[in-house]
Amino acid sequence: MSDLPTSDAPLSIGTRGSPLALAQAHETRDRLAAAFDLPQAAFHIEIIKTTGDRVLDRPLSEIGGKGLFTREIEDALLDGSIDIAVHSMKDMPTLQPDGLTIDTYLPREDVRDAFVTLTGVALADMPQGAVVGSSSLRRRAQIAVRRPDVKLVEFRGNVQTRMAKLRDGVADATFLAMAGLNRLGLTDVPRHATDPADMLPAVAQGAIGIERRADDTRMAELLSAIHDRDTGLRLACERAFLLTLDGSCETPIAGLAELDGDRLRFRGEILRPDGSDVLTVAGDCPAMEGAALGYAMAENLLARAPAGFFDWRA
Ligand SMILES: NCc1[nH]cc(CCC(=O)O)c1CC(=O)O
Repeated sequence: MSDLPTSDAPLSIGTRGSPLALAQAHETRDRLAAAFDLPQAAFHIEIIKTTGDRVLDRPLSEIGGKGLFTREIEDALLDGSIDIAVHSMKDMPTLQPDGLTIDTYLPREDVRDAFVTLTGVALADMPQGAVVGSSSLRRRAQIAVRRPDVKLVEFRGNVQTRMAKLRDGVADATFLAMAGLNRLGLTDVPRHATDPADMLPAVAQGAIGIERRADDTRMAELLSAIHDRDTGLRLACERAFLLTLDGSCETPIAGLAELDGDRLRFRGEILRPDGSDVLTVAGDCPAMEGAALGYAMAENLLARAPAGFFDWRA
Protein backbone atom coordinates (compact mmCIF):
# COMPACT_ATOMS: atom_id res chain seq x y z
CA MET A 1 0.00 0.00 0.00
CA SER A 2 1.54 3.27 -1.09
CA ASP A 3 1.24 6.56 0.66
CA LEU A 4 -0.16 5.62 4.04
CA PRO A 5 -1.00 8.43 6.46
CA THR A 6 1.60 9.25 9.12
CA SER A 7 1.65 11.38 12.25
CA ASP A 8 3.32 14.12 10.18
CA ALA A 9 0.73 13.85 7.41
CA PRO A 10 -2.34 12.46 9.17
CA LEU A 11 -5.55 11.43 7.46
CA SER A 12 -8.17 14.01 8.42
CA ILE A 13 -11.58 12.60 9.35
CA GLY A 14 -14.49 15.06 9.37
CA THR A 15 -17.41 14.51 11.71
CA ARG A 16 -20.12 16.22 13.68
CA GLY A 17 -19.33 16.70 17.35
CA SER A 18 -22.20 14.75 18.94
CA PRO A 19 -21.19 11.80 21.11
CA LEU A 20 -22.67 9.39 18.55
CA ALA A 21 -20.93 11.06 15.61
CA LEU A 22 -17.62 10.96 17.50
CA ALA A 23 -18.08 7.28 18.35
CA GLN A 24 -18.61 6.59 14.65
CA ALA A 25 -15.54 8.60 13.65
CA HIS A 26 -13.46 6.74 16.24
CA GLU A 27 -14.72 3.40 14.95
CA THR A 28 -13.70 4.40 11.42
CA ARG A 29 -10.26 5.53 12.60
CA ASP A 30 -9.76 2.34 14.62
CA ARG A 31 -10.75 0.12 11.69
CA LEU A 32 -8.37 1.93 9.33
CA ALA A 33 -5.59 1.84 11.93
CA ALA A 34 -6.08 -1.90 12.40
CA ALA A 35 -6.27 -2.61 8.66
CA PHE A 36 -2.92 -0.90 7.98
CA ASP A 37 -1.25 -1.29 11.39
CA LEU A 38 -1.09 2.47 11.92
CA PRO A 39 -0.92 4.45 15.19
CA GLN A 40 -3.82 6.70 16.22
CA ALA A 41 -1.53 9.67 15.58
CA ALA A 42 -1.78 8.93 11.86
CA PHE A 43 -5.35 10.23 12.05
CA HIS A 44 -6.83 13.60 12.89
CA ILE A 45 -10.49 14.02 13.87
CA GLU A 46 -11.92 17.33 12.68
CA ILE A 47 -15.18 18.31 14.39
CA ILE A 48 -17.50 20.37 12.17
CA LYS A 49 -20.68 22.08 13.35
CA THR A 50 -23.64 21.74 10.98
CA THR A 51 -26.92 23.62 10.69
CA GLY A 52 -28.68 20.64 12.25
CA ASP A 53 -26.43 20.95 15.30
CA ARG A 54 -27.08 24.67 15.65
CA VAL A 55 -30.87 24.65 15.52
CA LEU A 56 -32.12 22.79 18.56
CA ASP A 57 -35.48 24.36 19.22
CA ARG A 58 -37.48 23.14 16.23
CA PRO A 59 -38.30 19.73 14.72
CA LEU A 60 -35.89 18.96 11.90
CA SER A 61 -38.78 18.33 9.51
CA GLU A 62 -39.79 21.96 10.07
CA ILE A 63 -36.39 23.47 9.29
CA GLY A 64 -36.52 21.56 6.03
CA GLY A 65 -33.99 21.56 3.25
CA LYS A 66 -31.59 18.81 2.37
CA GLY A 67 -28.36 18.03 4.11
CA LEU A 68 -28.98 19.73 7.46
CA PHE A 69 -26.29 17.60 9.07
CA THR A 70 -23.98 17.36 6.09
CA ARG A 71 -23.53 20.55 4.09
CA GLU A 72 -20.72 22.08 6.12
CA ILE A 73 -18.92 18.72 6.26
CA GLU A 74 -19.22 18.24 2.51
CA ASP A 75 -17.88 21.75 1.93
CA ALA A 76 -14.81 20.78 3.99
CA LEU A 77 -14.31 17.69 1.82
CA LEU A 78 -14.63 19.71 -1.37
CA ASP A 79 -12.15 22.37 -0.25
CA GLY A 80 -9.66 19.72 0.86
CA SER A 81 -9.58 20.56 4.57
CA ILE A 82 -10.62 16.98 5.41
CA ASP A 83 -9.95 13.69 3.56
CA ILE A 84 -12.99 11.65 4.51
CA ALA A 85 -16.27 12.23 6.33
CA VAL A 86 -18.12 9.74 8.51
CA HIS A 87 -21.92 9.81 8.40
CA SER A 88 -25.00 8.08 9.83
CA MET A 89 -26.47 6.97 6.52
CA LYS A 90 -29.95 7.44 7.93
CA ASP A 91 -29.40 11.20 7.89
CA MET A 92 -27.79 11.39 4.47
CA PRO A 93 -29.46 12.91 1.44
CA THR A 94 -29.79 10.25 -1.25
CA LEU A 95 -27.56 12.09 -3.72
CA GLN A 96 -24.13 13.50 -3.00
CA PRO A 97 -22.92 16.83 -4.40
CA ASP A 98 -20.85 16.76 -7.59
CA GLY A 99 -17.33 15.67 -6.82
CA LEU A 100 -18.18 13.56 -3.74
CA THR A 101 -19.04 9.90 -3.36
CA ILE A 102 -19.97 7.37 -0.68
CA ASP A 103 -18.92 3.84 -1.51
CA THR A 104 -17.62 2.58 1.83
CA TYR A 105 -19.84 1.20 4.57
CA LEU A 106 -18.86 -0.16 7.95
CA PRO A 107 -20.56 -3.35 9.20
CA ARG A 108 -24.13 -2.42 10.04
CA GLU A 109 -25.23 -2.14 13.68
CA ASP A 110 -28.62 -3.29 14.99
CA VAL A 111 -31.25 -1.85 12.61
CA ARG A 112 -34.09 -1.88 15.15
CA ASP A 113 -35.84 0.99 16.88
CA ALA A 114 -35.76 0.88 20.67
CA PHE A 115 -38.91 1.87 22.55
CA VAL A 116 -37.47 3.64 25.58
CA THR A 117 -39.32 4.15 28.88
CA LEU A 118 -38.26 4.25 32.51
CA THR A 119 -39.26 0.57 32.79
CA GLY A 120 -38.48 -1.07 29.44
CA VAL A 121 -42.01 -2.08 28.41
CA ALA A 122 -43.22 -2.33 24.79
CA LEU A 123 -45.42 0.23 23.03
CA ALA A 124 -48.28 -2.29 23.02
CA ASP A 125 -48.12 -2.46 26.85
CA MET A 126 -48.38 1.28 27.42
CA PRO A 127 -51.54 2.52 29.19
CA GLN A 128 -54.28 4.26 27.22
CA GLY A 129 -53.44 7.87 26.44
CA ALA A 130 -49.73 7.51 27.21
CA VAL A 131 -47.49 10.34 25.96
CA VAL A 132 -44.73 9.45 23.49
CA GLY A 133 -42.05 11.98 22.57
CA SER A 134 -40.68 11.84 19.03
CA SER A 135 -39.88 14.37 16.34
CA SER A 136 -39.40 11.75 13.64
CA LEU A 137 -42.21 11.89 11.06
CA ARG A 138 -41.78 8.19 10.40
CA ARG A 139 -41.93 7.11 14.03
CA ARG A 140 -44.85 9.42 14.78
CA ALA A 141 -46.84 7.98 11.88
CA GLN A 142 -45.95 4.40 12.82
CA ILE A 143 -47.03 5.04 16.43
CA ALA A 144 -50.30 6.62 15.27
CA VAL A 145 -51.06 3.51 13.19
CA ARG A 146 -50.47 1.17 16.13
CA ARG A 147 -51.77 3.26 19.01
CA PRO A 148 -54.20 5.97 17.91
CA ASP A 149 -54.87 6.73 21.60
CA VAL A 150 -51.26 7.73 22.26
CA LYS A 151 -50.53 11.45 22.56
CA LEU A 152 -47.49 12.50 20.52
CA VAL A 153 -45.23 15.36 21.58
CA GLU A 154 -42.15 16.82 19.87
CA PHE A 155 -38.90 15.54 21.35
CA ARG A 156 -35.34 16.24 20.38
CA GLY A 157 -31.97 16.02 22.05
CA ASN A 158 -29.41 13.40 22.92
CA VAL A 159 -30.09 10.30 24.96
CA GLN A 160 -29.30 11.96 28.29
CA THR A 161 -31.63 14.88 27.60
CA ARG A 162 -34.40 12.53 26.57
CA MET A 163 -34.02 10.34 29.65
CA ALA A 164 -34.17 13.47 31.82
CA LYS A 165 -37.41 14.48 30.05
CA LEU A 166 -38.87 11.05 30.77
CA ARG A 167 -37.93 11.36 34.45
CA ASP A 168 -39.46 14.86 34.54
CA GLY A 169 -42.70 13.47 33.13
CA VAL A 170 -42.57 15.46 29.87
CA ALA A 171 -43.36 12.14 28.16
CA ASP A 172 -43.77 8.50 29.15
CA ALA A 173 -41.69 7.08 26.33
CA THR A 174 -39.54 7.85 23.31
CA PHE A 175 -37.97 5.96 20.42
CA LEU A 176 -34.24 5.76 19.79
CA ALA A 177 -32.23 3.70 17.36
CA MET A 178 -30.69 0.60 18.95
CA ALA A 179 -27.60 1.37 16.85
CA GLY A 180 -27.07 4.64 18.68
CA LEU A 181 -27.52 3.09 22.12
CA ASN A 182 -25.12 0.29 21.24
CA ARG A 183 -22.46 2.53 19.72
CA LEU A 184 -22.56 4.74 22.81
CA GLY A 185 -22.42 1.71 25.10
CA LEU A 186 -25.65 2.79 26.82
CA THR A 187 -26.58 -0.66 28.05
CA ASP A 188 -28.44 0.70 31.09
CA VAL A 189 -31.14 2.59 29.16
CA PRO A 190 -34.38 0.60 29.59
CA ARG A 191 -35.46 -0.31 26.08
CA HIS A 192 -37.70 -2.69 24.21
CA ALA A 193 -36.28 -3.46 20.76
CA THR A 194 -39.07 -3.46 18.20
CA ASP A 195 -39.07 -6.34 15.73
CA PRO A 196 -38.69 -4.97 12.16
CA ALA A 197 -41.52 -7.36 11.25
CA ASP A 198 -43.76 -5.19 13.49
CA MET A 199 -42.25 -1.79 12.77
CA LEU A 200 -39.88 -1.12 9.89
CA PRO A 201 -36.86 1.08 10.65
CA ALA A 202 -35.74 4.10 8.66
CA VAL A 203 -33.90 3.41 5.45
CA ALA A 204 -30.19 2.90 6.24
CA GLN A 205 -30.74 2.87 10.01
CA GLY A 206 -27.66 1.55 11.81
CA ALA A 207 -25.34 2.05 8.82
CA ILE A 208 -22.23 4.22 8.77
CA GLY A 209 -21.04 5.48 5.40
CA ILE A 210 -17.77 7.15 4.54
CA GLU A 211 -17.70 9.97 2.03
CA ARG A 212 -14.68 11.11 0.01
CA ARG A 213 -13.78 13.15 -3.02
CA ALA A 214 -14.80 11.09 -6.06
CA ASP A 215 -11.40 11.56 -7.75
CA ASP A 216 -9.35 10.68 -4.65
CA THR A 217 -7.97 7.31 -5.69
CA ARG A 218 -5.67 7.16 -2.67
CA MET A 219 -8.64 7.33 -0.27
CA ALA A 220 -10.60 4.88 -2.43
CA GLU A 221 -7.81 2.35 -2.03
CA LEU A 222 -7.47 2.89 1.72
CA LEU A 223 -11.20 2.73 2.36
CA SER A 224 -11.71 -0.45 0.35
CA ALA A 225 -9.86 -2.25 3.17
CA ILE A 226 -12.65 -1.53 5.67
CA HIS A 227 -15.71 -1.73 3.38
CA ASP A 228 -18.43 -4.17 4.44
CA ARG A 229 -19.85 -5.75 1.31
CA ASP A 230 -23.13 -6.98 2.82
CA THR A 231 -23.99 -3.55 4.19
CA GLY A 232 -23.19 -2.04 0.79
CA LEU A 233 -25.56 -4.45 -0.98
CA ARG A 234 -28.38 -3.71 1.48
CA LEU A 235 -27.85 0.04 1.32
CA ALA A 236 -27.86 0.02 -2.49
CA CYS A 237 -31.41 -1.32 -2.36
CA GLU A 238 -32.67 0.89 0.48
CA ARG A 239 -31.11 4.05 -0.93
CA ALA A 240 -32.55 3.42 -4.42
CA PHE A 241 -35.96 3.01 -2.78
CA LEU A 242 -35.58 6.30 -0.92
CA LEU A 243 -34.17 8.15 -3.91
CA THR A 244 -37.08 7.13 -6.10
CA LEU A 245 -39.65 8.23 -3.52
CA ASP A 246 -37.75 11.30 -2.41
CA GLY A 247 -38.54 13.58 -5.29
CA SER A 248 -42.22 13.50 -4.52
CA CYS A 249 -42.42 14.03 -0.84
CA GLU A 250 -41.45 14.57 2.72
CA THR A 251 -43.68 11.63 3.48
CA PRO A 252 -42.82 9.19 6.26
CA ILE A 253 -40.88 6.31 4.68
CA ALA A 254 -39.50 3.11 6.16
CA GLY A 255 -37.58 0.30 4.49
CA LEU A 256 -35.24 -2.57 5.19
CA ALA A 257 -33.25 -4.92 2.96
CA GLU A 258 -31.84 -8.13 4.41
CA LEU A 259 -29.52 -10.70 2.90
CA ASP A 260 -30.69 -14.30 2.80
CA GLY A 261 -27.91 -16.32 1.18
CA ASP A 262 -27.51 -14.89 -2.31
CA ARG A 263 -30.92 -13.17 -2.21
CA LEU A 264 -31.78 -9.72 -1.00
CA ARG A 265 -35.23 -9.38 0.59
CA PHE A 266 -36.77 -5.94 0.90
CA ARG A 267 -39.81 -4.53 2.68
CA GLY A 268 -40.84 -0.92 2.57
CA GLU A 269 -43.71 1.34 3.49
CA ILE A 270 -44.97 4.88 3.15
CA LEU A 271 -47.42 6.39 5.61
CA ARG A 272 -49.62 9.37 6.03
CA PRO A 273 -48.20 11.42 8.90
CA ASP A 274 -51.38 10.97 10.97
CA GLY A 275 -51.26 7.20 10.51
CA SER A 276 -54.55 7.13 8.59
CA ASP A 277 -53.02 5.23 5.68
CA VAL A 278 -50.05 2.88 5.21
CA LEU A 279 -48.93 1.33 1.94
CA THR A 280 -46.47 -1.55 2.16
CA VAL A 281 -44.45 -3.39 -0.44
CA ALA A 282 -42.12 -6.40 -0.44
CA GLY A 283 -39.92 -8.21 -2.92
CA ASP A 284 -36.62 -9.97 -3.41
CA CYS A 285 -33.84 -10.21 -5.97
CA PRO A 286 -30.30 -11.53 -6.50
CA ALA A 287 -28.04 -9.85 -3.93
CA MET A 288 -26.19 -7.80 -6.55
CA GLU A 289 -29.35 -6.29 -8.03
CA GLY A 290 -30.62 -4.37 -5.01
CA ALA A 291 -30.68 -0.96 -6.66
CA ALA A 292 -33.09 -2.18 -9.35
CA LEU A 293 -35.29 -3.79 -6.69
CA GLY A 294 -35.35 -0.65 -4.54
CA TYR A 295 -36.36 1.38 -7.58
CA ALA A 296 -39.11 -1.10 -8.52
CA MET A 297 -40.45 -1.22 -4.96
CA ALA A 298 -40.74 2.57 -4.88
CA GLU A 299 -42.41 2.68 -8.31
CA ASN A 300 -44.92 0.13 -7.03
CA LEU A 301 -45.83 2.37 -4.08
CA LEU A 302 -45.98 5.50 -6.23
CA ALA A 303 -48.39 3.78 -8.61
CA ARG A 304 -50.65 2.68 -5.73
CA ALA A 305 -50.63 5.87 -3.67
CA PRO A 306 -54.05 7.53 -3.74
CA ALA A 307 -54.33 11.09 -5.01
CA GLY A 308 -53.18 13.54 -2.35
CA PHE A 309 -51.09 10.99 -0.44
CA PHE A 310 -48.00 13.18 -0.66
CA ASP A 311 -49.74 16.53 -0.27
CA TRP A 312 -50.30 16.51 3.47
CA ARG A 313 -48.16 19.58 4.07
CA ALA A 314 -50.10 21.84 1.68
N1 LIG B 1 -31.79 11.14 13.20
C1 LIG B 1 -30.77 11.07 14.21
C2 LIG B 1 -30.04 9.78 14.17
N2 LIG B 1 -29.27 9.44 13.12
C3 LIG B 1 -28.76 8.20 13.33
C4 LIG B 1 -29.21 7.78 14.59
C5 LIG B 1 -28.93 6.49 15.23
C6 LIG B 1 -27.88 5.63 14.63
C7 LIG B 1 -28.22 5.01 13.31
O1 LIG B 1 -29.40 4.78 12.96
O2 LIG B 1 -27.27 4.69 12.60
C8 LIG B 1 -30.01 8.79 15.13
C9 LIG B 1 -30.66 8.82 16.43
C10 LIG B 1 -31.89 7.97 16.55
O3 LIG B 1 -32.66 7.80 15.60
O4 LIG B 1 -32.13 7.47 17.66
